[in-house]
Amino acid sequence: MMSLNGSSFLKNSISGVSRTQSQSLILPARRPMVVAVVNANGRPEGNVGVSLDNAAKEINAPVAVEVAESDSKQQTAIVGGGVEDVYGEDSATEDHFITPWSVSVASGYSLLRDPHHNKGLAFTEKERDAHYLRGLLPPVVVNHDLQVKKMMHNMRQYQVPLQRYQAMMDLQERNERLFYKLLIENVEELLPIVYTPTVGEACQKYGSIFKNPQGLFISLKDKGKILEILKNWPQKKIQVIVVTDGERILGLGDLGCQGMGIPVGKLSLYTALGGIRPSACLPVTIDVGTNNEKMLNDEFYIGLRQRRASGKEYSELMNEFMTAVKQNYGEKVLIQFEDFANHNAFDLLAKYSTTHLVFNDDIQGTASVVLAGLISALKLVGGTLADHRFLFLGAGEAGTGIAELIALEISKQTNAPLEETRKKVFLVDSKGLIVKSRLDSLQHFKKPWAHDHEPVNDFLDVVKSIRPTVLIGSSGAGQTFTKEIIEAMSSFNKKPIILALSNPTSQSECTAEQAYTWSEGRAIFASGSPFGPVEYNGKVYVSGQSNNAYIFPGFGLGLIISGAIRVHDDMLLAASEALAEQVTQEHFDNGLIYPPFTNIRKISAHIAARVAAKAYELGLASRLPQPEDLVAYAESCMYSPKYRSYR
Ligand SMILES: O=C([O-])CC(=O)C(=O)O
Ligand SMILES: [Mg+2]
Repeated sequence: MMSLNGSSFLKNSISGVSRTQSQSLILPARRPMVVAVVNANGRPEGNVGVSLDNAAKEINAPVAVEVAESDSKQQTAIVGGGVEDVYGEDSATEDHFITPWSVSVASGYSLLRDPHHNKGLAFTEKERDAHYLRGLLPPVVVNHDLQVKKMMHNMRQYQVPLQRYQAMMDLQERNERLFYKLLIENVEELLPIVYTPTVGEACQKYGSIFKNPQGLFISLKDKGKILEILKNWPQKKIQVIVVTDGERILGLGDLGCQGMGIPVGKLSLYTALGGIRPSACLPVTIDVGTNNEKMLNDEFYIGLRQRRASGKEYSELMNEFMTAVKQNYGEKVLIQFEDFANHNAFDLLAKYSTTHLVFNDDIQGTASVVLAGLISALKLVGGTLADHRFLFLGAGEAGTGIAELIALEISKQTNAPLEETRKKVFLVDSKGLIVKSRLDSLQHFKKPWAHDHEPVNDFLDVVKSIRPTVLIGSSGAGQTFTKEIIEAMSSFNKKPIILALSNPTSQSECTAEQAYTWSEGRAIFASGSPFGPVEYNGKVYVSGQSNNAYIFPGFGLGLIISGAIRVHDDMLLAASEALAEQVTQEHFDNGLIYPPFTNIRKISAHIAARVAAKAYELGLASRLPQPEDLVAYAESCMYSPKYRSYR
């Protein structure tokens, strides 16, 4: 297929006759006309060097849309002028099979059933006339704001969070712009519904509540066909993919194919919190089986009913996926790994970080959000990061990821080598404190944390021996910060910093109430899943949510607006600093180390700007020249859920 590439595009098409393998021209060409080749969704294909409207203005011509054929069997090839022939249409010959993509203007009943364009009762009188909607809607015309008000009113009628989740998913499938307006304007209230913790329960019950697929399912059965599967997705211009294999869904363990709720939830935050267009987001679940007996025996389970593939079979499928993604969407699509088990997460990140734009949210996103919380907590407890001692319960993706970023930041601040700064950080796993004598039996990602110390098994003994100023829970196991642990922390710290990161709420190391009560109101507390305000001794304590949702939407936006081709650790540090800067004195006065989510789009724009600036500084940005005001630019790039007017 031809792409809309500036002047060559105009030359080829101004006479109304295109040189592509077109099916037909939709509008009769009386005067010169701009013809665009569009995909199945009516969006221009390829690298749009000149917008359709601008091209039309240039030659004072109307715009027509031409439907191109595509060949799903062809491999990407370079055709004349260096234009990528992504779908192999140009190189197709008569003996190739062609997928006849078609495009049509939605109207009438199908318009009401199209979530991207449906406005429900907000269709104007004029639109109802022009688009064959008369009689299909009751007479009243309401505005977007009233629709939001009504939806929130309805939502609040449901007492059970999972019912609210289902109502939100139904809305997303009915009216996308209303869904996002609702979410953006009520983010504090709705985040715990479309995201953690409710999304965890939704995944556990996904088989029963599943209605419409909201992402791509790629299973072992699809080996050799992944490129074709990507082409089945209706949207062609993808900028962010969140992919899971469902093996470690939050702290809930292996939920197999039902982990799909996580990429769907994360991507709805990419749009609501980070402003990435919904059509540019692709949720993917790789199904290699599950070792969860409950799922395997559940008659409503939606995935492959077999035990997990591993080794060569696993890595070959992942490799086919990673290759197909780059082939289909190019170099600059961001692939976010989410909720993979430790044994795959580190390897996948290491393997693909040199060839793809990849980001592991559980390792890197969590690290960045925690570092931001610590930077701002210093304003409350004093000292520099180097003055503190950090102890982790849990030495998996989150634990070691955060530990490494802390050590990196201290190293940057003090010029001390990383090997030295790591010594301020101790980790505990299921076998006790990670120490030198355990080195040989440790998984590779734990080895840097094996310090000179006698072995200690009991966690309380570790706490008493290390005497940390900062205690971080990242093991996925709930209720592990007991009264004795918090009391010990409070006995040698005036203001102990306690982060209970495991999700969802049931897996939290302790509740906000326990942290404040057991520390007699002295803890600086934040948690991965949200807790409401707590009253202790007549004072109200509001805790923060130390969740990667603060980071990944803005981080991804920063990568996209700069056209970054690789993720670099310095971008994570930049994101942490940007987030920490958003905490005001008023927040500190309330004991908060994170800003509220209410202003998250503004926060995301700041994070995006800093990440983009770092990408430019490191020479990893491909969008040139660099915009002068990156914050303003990030804001201007954000998706707005406002309704558009239809002619
Ligand atoms: O999803 C969340 O709330 C945070 C996260 O990445 C996880 O717990 O795996
Ligand atoms: Mg996660």
